[in-house]
Amino acid sequence: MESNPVLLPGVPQSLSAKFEGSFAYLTIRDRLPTILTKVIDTIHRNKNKFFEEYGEEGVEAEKRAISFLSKLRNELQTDKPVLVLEDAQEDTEAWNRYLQYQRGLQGEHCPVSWFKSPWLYVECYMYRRIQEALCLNPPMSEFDVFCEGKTQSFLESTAAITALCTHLQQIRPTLTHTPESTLMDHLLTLLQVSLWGNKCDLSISAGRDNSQRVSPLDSLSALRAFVLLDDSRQVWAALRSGRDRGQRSRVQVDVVLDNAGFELLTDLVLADFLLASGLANQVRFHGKRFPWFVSDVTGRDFLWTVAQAASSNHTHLSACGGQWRRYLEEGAWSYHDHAFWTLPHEYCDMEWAAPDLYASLSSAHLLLFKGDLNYRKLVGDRDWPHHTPFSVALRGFSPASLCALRTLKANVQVGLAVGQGEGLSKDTPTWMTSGDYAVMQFHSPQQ
Ligand SMILES: O=P(O)(O)OC[C@H]1O[C@](O)(CO)[C@@H](O)[C@@H]1O
Ligand SMILES: [Mn+2]
Repeated sequence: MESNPVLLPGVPQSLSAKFEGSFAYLTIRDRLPTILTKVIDTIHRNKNKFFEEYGEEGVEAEKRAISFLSKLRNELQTDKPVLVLEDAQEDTEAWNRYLQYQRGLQGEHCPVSWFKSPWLYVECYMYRRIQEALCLNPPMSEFDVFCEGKTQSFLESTAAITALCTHLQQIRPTLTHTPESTLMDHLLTLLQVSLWGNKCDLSISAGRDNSQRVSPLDSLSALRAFVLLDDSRQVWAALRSGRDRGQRSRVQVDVVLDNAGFELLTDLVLADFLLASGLANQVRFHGKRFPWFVSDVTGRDFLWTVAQAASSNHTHLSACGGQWRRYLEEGAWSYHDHAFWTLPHEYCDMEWAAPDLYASLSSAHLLLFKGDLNYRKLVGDRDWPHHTPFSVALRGFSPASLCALRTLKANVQVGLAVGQGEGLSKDTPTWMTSGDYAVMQFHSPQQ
């Protein structure tokens, strides 16, 4: 007999591969094994590098990691129970406690297995197990299995990146004396660029090339119709009220980053604009502590991207890169990577699971959450009716005013008008998973 997970009243169940044919099911059946196969292949292709750096010990580590990951892929494909982590990292205990919690939810008759558990949990768990494979084989623990793809995604987007930096350099000198309405237009433009930058993740394409080749600025008007919710003027209002008070206090914007490559560039340009225009005087970026969801930004990606821009031959790109370096040196920009971002929690858990992070986010004037996974965590990756208010789906997560900038790549979406989601499902059945639609969804603690 299968027991049902415990549900809080009014909270819908988690998306899961147990719903055969669902996007979660297809992701776990098809996309995740493909990602694991690519990871195995990448490690194998780097065999010589491990040998050169660590001799026989490196080769042995490579073999053990490959065997670990092949076993992991088999566990996934045969729907085996999820195993406890056996490495000794700072988050190992938290992951194992979370597994206990899932066991409690599933009940003793239903194992916590790949196809029967919440999709959000098992998908995060796969990336943590990849990390375990490396941590258990020390010469490899710093190896980023997704580095090549992230680097390639940046390099293949060069034309789009230079177009964007040229735009910023052109408007930069005007920003201190430009009329309010023009400043707002610039902000709305760069928010849209950052939004659509999220189309370029490498998880949805299971690692296949997904870079931006044309100038993002030229496509914005054609993309307008695909923005289902546009709260960007509320972002403007929040920043303006901050700036008015900022004459006496600090206006801090936190960007919870998603993907490296083109998307990160769009975020850096937006953050640069916020400082150059005086709309903010501090930006804090939040990234991941270890490689995550194929293309997510780690500290190394962040610094590499800034350095890459600074050393470019292109005048405007190198000017931007130089400016970003100065922001980092002066502390106007900073990078943070709390362990919570690579745990499987819904963000409504943050206040008790990572009270220090919650308190730190509360000091921000505005939080920007980039991407699909952040959205899934914000609303708990649950089967909400589409007209559920965003504030309800956040379930108490409200450290500061926040805006989610997300292209839709998972079948969860809240905050739509009654009937809107159903209408879209009728006309365009893949609207929630194709990455063609997007939202800029705002919430303030006062709401
Ligand atoms: O980089 P993002 O925008 O968080 O997207 C991650 C992707 O990975 C997925 O988890 C699918 O594997 C989807 O949620 C999403 O398509
Ligand atoms: Mn991502």
